[in-house]
Amino acid sequence: MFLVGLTGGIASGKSSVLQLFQQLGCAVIDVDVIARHIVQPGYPAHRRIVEAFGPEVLLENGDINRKVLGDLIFKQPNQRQLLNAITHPEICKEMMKETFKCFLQGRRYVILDIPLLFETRKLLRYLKRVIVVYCDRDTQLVRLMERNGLSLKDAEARIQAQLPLKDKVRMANHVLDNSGQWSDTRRQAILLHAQLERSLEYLPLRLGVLVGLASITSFLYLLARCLLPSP
Ligand SMILES: Nc1ncnc2c1ncn2[C@@H]1O[C@H](COP(=O)(O)OP(=O)(O)OP(=O)(O)O)[C@@H](O)[C@H]1O
Repeated sequence: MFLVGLTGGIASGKSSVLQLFQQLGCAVIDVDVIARHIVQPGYPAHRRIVEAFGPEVLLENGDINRKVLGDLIFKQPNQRQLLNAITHPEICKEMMKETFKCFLQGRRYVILDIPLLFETRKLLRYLKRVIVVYCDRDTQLVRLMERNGLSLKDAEARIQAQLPLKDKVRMANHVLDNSGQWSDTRRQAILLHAQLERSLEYLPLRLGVLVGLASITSFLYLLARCLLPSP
């Protein structure tokens, strides 16, 4: 199995493309879903967020108010570091669990949706390929304003806070251009899925695990023969 990172810019279409890969039968791990999961009431990250940021980041039902927390860390970068220090280790643990499950299912490749992959660079070394979901800046602005109900100024500020999408495109192995009609993006994704399925890059890990298991079994067999009395 090999890991493929999926990234892009804010509102460039990552979640939509991830859903599409899922519909095509591909194994996907959505970091956003994991990030929401680990901050639910009762989880260690939830308790630590309330300790660090105060009860004002809570909704009435005890859930984290993502909007309030999002605005807070957007305005104060040092608070963002604190939040990352709380959530990243928990997210990594969950991602490892999910990846291992995919390996046991015999998947050839898994797509991990990592919005800030190039900004944080932490997971880059584990990825064999990186897909960037691109869309031109004007389209990105319009989609962001419509989806989040933002003014032009606020939408521009959010785009500005990330690495330019053009730089991410340069670092990608594969680019899906989502500037146009959805049907066009879908066609590109189907071709890419077929290409990744055909790739033999899943073999080294699978063979490595099989050789490892065979070695352990042979060792246990020899050990048993030495220790058990012969008939
Ligand atoms: N090809 C397309 N044509 C029209 N609308 C689109 C297209 N692709 C995505 N959208 C819309 O653009 C918006 C942003 O898409 P999406 O939520 O998938 O982006 P994202 O990259 O996951 O965003 P974020 O990183 O902010 O979560 C959504 O409202 C989505 O429905």
